[in-house]
Amino acid sequence: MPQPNTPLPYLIIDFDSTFTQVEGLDELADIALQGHPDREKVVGEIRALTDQGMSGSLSFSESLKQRLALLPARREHLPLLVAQLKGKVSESIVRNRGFFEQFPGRVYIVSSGFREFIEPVVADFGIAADHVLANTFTFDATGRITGFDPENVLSRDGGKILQLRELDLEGDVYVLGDGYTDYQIREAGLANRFYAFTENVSREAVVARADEVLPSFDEFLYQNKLPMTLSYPKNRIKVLLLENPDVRAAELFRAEGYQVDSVPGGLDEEELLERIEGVSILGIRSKTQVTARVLERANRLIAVGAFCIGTNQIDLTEAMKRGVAVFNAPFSNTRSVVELALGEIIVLARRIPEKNPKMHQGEWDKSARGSFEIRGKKLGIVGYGNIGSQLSVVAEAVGMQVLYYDVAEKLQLGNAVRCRTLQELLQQADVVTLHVDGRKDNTNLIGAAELAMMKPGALLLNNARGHVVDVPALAAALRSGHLGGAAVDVFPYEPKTNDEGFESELRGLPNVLLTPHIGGSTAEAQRNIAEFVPERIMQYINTGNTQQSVNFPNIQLPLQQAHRLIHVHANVPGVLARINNVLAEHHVNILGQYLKTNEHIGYVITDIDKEYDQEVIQALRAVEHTIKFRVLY
Ligand SMILES: NC(=O)C1=CN([C@@H]2O[C@H](COP(=O)(O)OP(=O)(O)OC[C@H]3O[C@@H](n4cnc5c(N)ncnc54)[C@H](O)[C@@H]3O)[C@@H](O)[C@H]2O)C=CC1
Ligand SMILES: O=C(O)CCC(=O)C(=O)O
Repeated sequence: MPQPNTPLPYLIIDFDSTFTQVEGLDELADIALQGHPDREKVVGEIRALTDQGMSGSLSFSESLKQRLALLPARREHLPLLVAQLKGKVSESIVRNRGFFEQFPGRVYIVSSGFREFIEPVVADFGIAADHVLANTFTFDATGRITGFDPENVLSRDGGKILQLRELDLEGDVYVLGDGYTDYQIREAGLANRFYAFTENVSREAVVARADEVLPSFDEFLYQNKLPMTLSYPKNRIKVLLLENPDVRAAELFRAEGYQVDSVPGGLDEEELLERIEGVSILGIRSKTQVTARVLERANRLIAVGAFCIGTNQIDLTEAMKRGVAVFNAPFSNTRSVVELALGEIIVLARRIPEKNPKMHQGEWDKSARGSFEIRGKKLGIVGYGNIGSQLSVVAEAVGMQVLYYDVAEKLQLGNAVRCRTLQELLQQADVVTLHVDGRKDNTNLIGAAELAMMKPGALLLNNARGHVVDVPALAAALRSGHLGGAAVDVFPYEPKTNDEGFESELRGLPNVLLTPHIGGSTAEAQRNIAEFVPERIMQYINTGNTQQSVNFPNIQLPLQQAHRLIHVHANVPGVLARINNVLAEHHVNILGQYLKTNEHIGYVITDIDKEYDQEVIQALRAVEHTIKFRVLY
């Protein structure tokens, strides 16, 4: 690891809820009360006392005394507790184990907890017993914990202050902790700075008094320019989520340590321009337009997540040229659209859109006129991609004959018959369903001429994109009675939020089923998407893996013991050679390297074998044609 530029201050680190994610005594209570009839009640009382002691509302010694009195703990519980705590060390501390191993002499664990469980946990990080200052238990002859050693200064009120006085450290002293007793060290003038550590718990009274708030230990290392495992603290990564993706997405990003902001509904270009600065990850669905202007303003954008299939709302090329990777969920809502389409075919074939409102108005219109079974009818699928081909299988299962047309060569499933032209399909199908992608060329793919080619009484479904159908032409074909009905889920203009009204020429037409772009809006699909997209983005940020990115060259380099650099550059000759020259000039050995290019950019992941210093980083950033350069770890 590179050495810090300035002498390292002494770090006084609290143990419970700081070094570890939990309070040691709470965990001990859990273990000791296994099988106890009042377990939950007693554990709850102990937790409440811990909290009161930590926030300063109960004196520390009183809180400790009362907690130990409630605790039927024994010596033999301690090994179990230690094993449990070793698995609950704070994630950012674990991540930066190397820092502790490198500077054990500058770190003291000062805790009102107990040496018996602290010492073995921190020893794994190279922190010696004489740098652990903590209470000690007292036991009776049978091994039951009876209390604490009253001679230990840490058992008293203001114990940490007394302990720091005894330590009498020379030089700068920084305190990191989550409790009031940690802040008191700074208040007593025994530390230069107090950092409220909030990775596990955030107490208002403590945060209010802190010099700095640390959502992670990475943040401390970053602020103080100290060696760290990550190149950038995750808590500095800002996520902006629009259009209400499932809550799971925010949960996953937060669990990763990112800051998450959500805006219900979509934002128009001007609104997005105002919000995009400083955002590292933008999450959208189908409505938000990510334009070249937005991307130009997006000064920290690393990735865009489309929480849907379609990505036509994003300027993919501009994003690529600016080194912004775009990910979507290419099959998380496929089945939901297929089920909707199948339902729509049946519903239209039975003229339900007409009958249902009549019933609600008290009109009984029992008639078979214009209604038919779908068995044996011809379903024409335009766009035989993920949705189209899955619908093909399901439609055959209910007895339909499937025809399909796709501009690309596609595997023919079951008994589906390929049409060579769109015209061939339109002329034969009883039901035409559109599942093409939203590329610009597909604008008005179905216009007046195509509608005229369809069989009289045929049905049309559009669950793809609004611009694919010429809506006035469709409305005319329905009004004239040439088409027997239509189901439309997507529109050239869609309201930004549920508060905006919906306008369309299709409103009020006979046997027309209109739905508010809900093809993928099922609990299952939304949950799948909210897991799929964040996972891809976090993988990209953490490992550089771009598999399934829709605009970046797809690369996956296996993880190895190395430092990883990623470099996005304009695809011109010689950039890789220049990167490697810089590494060679700095005597950095390459352990693995993978470059892939597309027509605009080159993306290269390089694993190197040794510590990098700022000079190498600056030199790599300065390589001509660099678009983005990141050190991952
Ligand atoms: N209504 C909704 O809520 C949802 C709508 N969608 C939309 O459904 C559409 C299809 O999605 P997927 O099947 O996942 O996409 P996909 O990319 O797997 O399939 C699209 C297929 O359309 C073909 N295609 C493109 N233009 C064509 C043309 N002019 N003529 C014939 N074939 C053409 C492509 O070659 C491809 O095989 C997309 O537009 C997507 O945005 C997707 C999910 C939900
Ligand atoms: O659910 C959404 O917002 C959009 C669904 C969609 O159209 C898609 O996945 O492409």
